[in-house]
Amino acid sequence: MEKILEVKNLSVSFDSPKGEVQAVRDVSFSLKKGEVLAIVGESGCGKSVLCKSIMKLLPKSARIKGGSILVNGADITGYKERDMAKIRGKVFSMIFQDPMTSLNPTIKIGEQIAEAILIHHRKKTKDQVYKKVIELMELVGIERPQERYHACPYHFSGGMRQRSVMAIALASDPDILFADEPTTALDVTIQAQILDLLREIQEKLGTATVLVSHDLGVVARAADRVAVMYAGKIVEIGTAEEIYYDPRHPYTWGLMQSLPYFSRGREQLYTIPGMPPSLINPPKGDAYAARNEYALGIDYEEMPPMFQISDTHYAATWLLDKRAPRIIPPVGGKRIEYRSIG
Ligand SMILES: Nc1ncnc2c1ncn2[C@@H]1O[C@H](COP(=O)(O)OP(=O)(O)OP(=O)(O)O)[C@@H](O)[C@H]1O
Repeated sequence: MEKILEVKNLSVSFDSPKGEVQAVRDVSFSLKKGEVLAIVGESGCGKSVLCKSIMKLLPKSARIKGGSILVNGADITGYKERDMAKIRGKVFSMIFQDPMTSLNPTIKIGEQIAEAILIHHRKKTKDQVYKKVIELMELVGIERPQERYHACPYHFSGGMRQRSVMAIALASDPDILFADEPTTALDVTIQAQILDLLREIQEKLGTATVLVSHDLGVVARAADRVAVMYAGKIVEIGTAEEIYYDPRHPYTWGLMQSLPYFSRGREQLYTIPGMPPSLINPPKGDAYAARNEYALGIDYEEMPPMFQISDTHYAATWLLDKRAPRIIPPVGGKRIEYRSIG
């Protein structure tokens, strides 16, 4: 499948009074046309900064320190705001956690969607715009669109607002949709509906989607592939099946164990002990070592490379080195036998 986005060795830092915050560290991944890639990890691991650096929506204190961003094969890494403004709407669109940040509560929803259409399709006639508004409202599952056109978001439920935001995000016919925690503010049933909708849209329109979440469980129903981020780095990436049935990084195991499903029958939900490290002077070696019950001596000394497990599955953990001891992972469908040092 054709690559629509390719991020190579991207590093992004912030200047702060306490020092350089290394928010994104040497991240590489690609996104294919029409696929849903989930980026998962605890709060502060760099998911939002990664997405914002691709769309060039970072504050002034941020700098791209290295690496490149290619969109449809064109290198946009050095693009200034003027160049970005030309492509941003056409290529990228986004949905955020709180729909009310993107909606005006007191303007008719139909008018807000129409406005978004007109920004990108200036030559459309009034009738064409109205027709597209209704199509978009139908696409995102807003029933009785002709009637709802005249309703204001403050009358809407949370799920309905998020559907409206999606209609606005899709108004520009973007190639890539970024959805940053789009369901966090919603209750569980509505969460599921919105994720199913994301999947449906991707299937109908072929829009490639980057779905950001702190919850590995939430993205399971929508993602084709999953990238797990920790302390500014992608530590594991693979197809959804590989990540859920054959996870290899101890951090992914920790995230899996934290899911309610794995704590069934126990009194308390599992939580990964400790906290992610500061991204000002992150630890040398594997940043997860201090929280990792399977850490090896080398984890404190040297950063693990990305080990390849299959054509699509990679993980950065010394446990995949051929000299690592044999352990049995706490989660995953497959029993993995690591060879011992011998
Ligand atoms: N404007 C900023 N100035 C300095 N540091 C920042 C700024 N924005 C983000 N950071 C830092 O960059 C790191 C990554 O933050 P980011 O928001 O990308 O994390 P995240 O994984 O998206 O978390 P969350 O789920 O809480 O949004 C954090 O350590 C954060 O404190």
